[in-house]
Amino acid sequence: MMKRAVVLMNLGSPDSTEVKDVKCYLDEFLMDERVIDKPWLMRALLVKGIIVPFRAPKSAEAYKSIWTDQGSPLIVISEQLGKALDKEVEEPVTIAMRYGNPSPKAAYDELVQQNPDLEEVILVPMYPHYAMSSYETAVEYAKEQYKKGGYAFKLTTIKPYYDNADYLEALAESMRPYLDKEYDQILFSYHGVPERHIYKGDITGQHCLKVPNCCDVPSKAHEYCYRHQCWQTSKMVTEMLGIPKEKWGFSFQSRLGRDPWLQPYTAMRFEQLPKEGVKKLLVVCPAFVSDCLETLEEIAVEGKEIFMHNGGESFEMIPCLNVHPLWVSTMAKWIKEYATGSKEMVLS
Ligand SMILES: C=CC1=C(C)c2cc3[nH]c(cc4nc(cc5[nH]c(cc1n2)c(C)c5CCC(=O)O)C(CCC(=O)O)=C4C)c(C)c3C=C
Ligand SMILES: [Fe+2]
Ligand SMILES: [Fe+2]
Repeated sequence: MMKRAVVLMNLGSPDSTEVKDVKCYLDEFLMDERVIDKPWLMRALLVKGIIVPFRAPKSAEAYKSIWTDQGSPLIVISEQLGKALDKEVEEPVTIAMRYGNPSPKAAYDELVQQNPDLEEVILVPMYPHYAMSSYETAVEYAKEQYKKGGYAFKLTTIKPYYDNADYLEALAESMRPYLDKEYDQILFSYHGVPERHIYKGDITGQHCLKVPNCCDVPSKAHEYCYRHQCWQTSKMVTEMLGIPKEKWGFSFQSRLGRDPWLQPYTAMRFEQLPKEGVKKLLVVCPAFVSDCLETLEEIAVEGKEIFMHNGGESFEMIPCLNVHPLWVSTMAKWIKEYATGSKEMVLS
């Protein structure tokens, strides 16, 4: 049998909540040309001269409010997921981050040290949807470090799984207990991206955000369209759960800067919903599979405050898949299927 290992690939967190570590993390994150896609000089002036100095102290405070004794929730949950999966599959499992630590190189070196005859690493991105600033940057960075390291093993990547039946069933199962309680609406809030990223990713050059109802009109562009993929996840999971159209909404969070991002903006919906009669709100954030700053602080704390302040009566955030047993067994199933010859989940 082939000697394989698994790397769970996430975006990463600062090393600590100290402003200097947050600055270093934000600098690495925002100097990534797949995140801020401006010419280098303009990006450097914007990031190093304006965004990082102003944002770092605020972000550090936000991180302090969610930090655990073991560290950042995103890293801690990724580690827990790695350990849980490790128990379910024969292959050793470890984690790697796009920004900060542990790097893909550290993950590869650890795996090769454990098994110098390693033949293949299966990279599992912790992002179900294809976005230049999440899935693509994480995968391309892992590939770059793989090539630089001259490793003897083969690197294989799991493709975006936003419409995969097993993933959707795990997401639906994680949501079910929350749907038993009374609620007026469930809002699907996805991490936003600039509209420019959607135009750039449109391989047809004439579909995304150009054709009316673009995300529902079949197109080759959808293979790389983040908005279409988020829309599909919401549509498919609400169908599975029997949630009628009028009981769910769709929005995008975490906008940074003044450029137009995908709309509607989540923060704006939190202000408007109570005025539209939605007083009891559930929120789910499927762009992330592990809870992080953007869910635990931006949605569960800041978002709740906005909603309640504007007349809301109850607000509950459904946790991300994290270490849900069905999510762990779903990932284990994908690994086992691949190891026994199925190519369905694999990209390259
Ligand atoms: C132009 C800015 C950004 C784009 C585009 C962007 C896309 C994007 N991000 C995620 C997932 C995460 N982002 C996280 C934090 C975060 N994101 C940005 C900016 C952009 N993200 C910043 C500046 C930060 C840092 C925190 C802050 O100051 O707000 C995180 C959380 C990490 C953590 O440590 O908990 C995640 C996860 C996706 C999925 C995405 C595009 C689809
Ligand atoms: Fe982000
Ligand atoms: Fe679209």
